[in-house]
Amino acid sequence: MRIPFRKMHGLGNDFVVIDARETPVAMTTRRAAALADRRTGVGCDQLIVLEPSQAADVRMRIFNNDGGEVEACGNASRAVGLLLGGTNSIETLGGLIRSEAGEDGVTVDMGLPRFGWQEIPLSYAMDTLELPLGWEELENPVGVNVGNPHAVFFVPDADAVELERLGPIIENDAVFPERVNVNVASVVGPDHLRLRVWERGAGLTRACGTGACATAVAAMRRKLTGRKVRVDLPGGPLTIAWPEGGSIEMTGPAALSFEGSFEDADFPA
Ligand SMILES: N[C@H](CCC[C@H](N)C(=O)O)C(=O)O
Repeated sequence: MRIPFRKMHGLGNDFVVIDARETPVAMTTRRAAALADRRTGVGCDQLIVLEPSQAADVRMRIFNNDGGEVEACGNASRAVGLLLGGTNSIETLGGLIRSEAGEDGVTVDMGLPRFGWQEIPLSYAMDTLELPLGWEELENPVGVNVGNPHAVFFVPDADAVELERLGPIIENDAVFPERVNVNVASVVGPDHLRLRVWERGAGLTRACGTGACATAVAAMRRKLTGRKVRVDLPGGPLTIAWPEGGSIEMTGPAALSFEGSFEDADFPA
């Protein structure tokens, strides 16, 4: 039996989206990793499975390239928002989010950021506004959870950091019991950031929506920017707004690349 999918992306962060709302599709770490594998599978940064939800218009399950199921994916939330059209509530492991498809892209209410050390989470109590940690030139990040865990490092030049070498070291450090997404950012202007991300379970990606949210919130907490910022990622810009005490709002593009299908038996669950 063939299972249809849509290949989509948000600023080059790409997804295989399976709509399992009508017909259930079994998904396991093994099957997700095989489908996400660019050498032998369809290939993507994250695999997205849409399922019926009791709490929202749709349930969005997110599997990283390594097959691990995670709580949030900002770029995929916009892709699903585009797919569904209009305004939708989306249930994720990281909480309930809301998408609104508009003329100039898709806006997603990503919910409230969390800053408690156990909410990041971290292995022991620390000041999450300036973690007393360092890996070579990457020091004292901000810890923030935007559904998923992020460490945000502010550096003079994000492009000069050897993120492909330092990223996996930090991602897998025991201080992050659920591993972590590693963000390296520079302040370009009063409301303008440059960001590169080593993603937990996916590595270097062209863009990371939750990374842009985490980095914008971290910059605002450190009073480096105003409450609405442009975040330039390698794949393009996102706009992030975070009103005092409110939820994070992310706006940016999403696109359908092509439609395809895979043979169920070729990817055992
Ligand atoms: N690697 C992330 C999930 C995908 C995040 C990224 N693709 C985004 O757009 O937010 C994690 O393990 O939490």
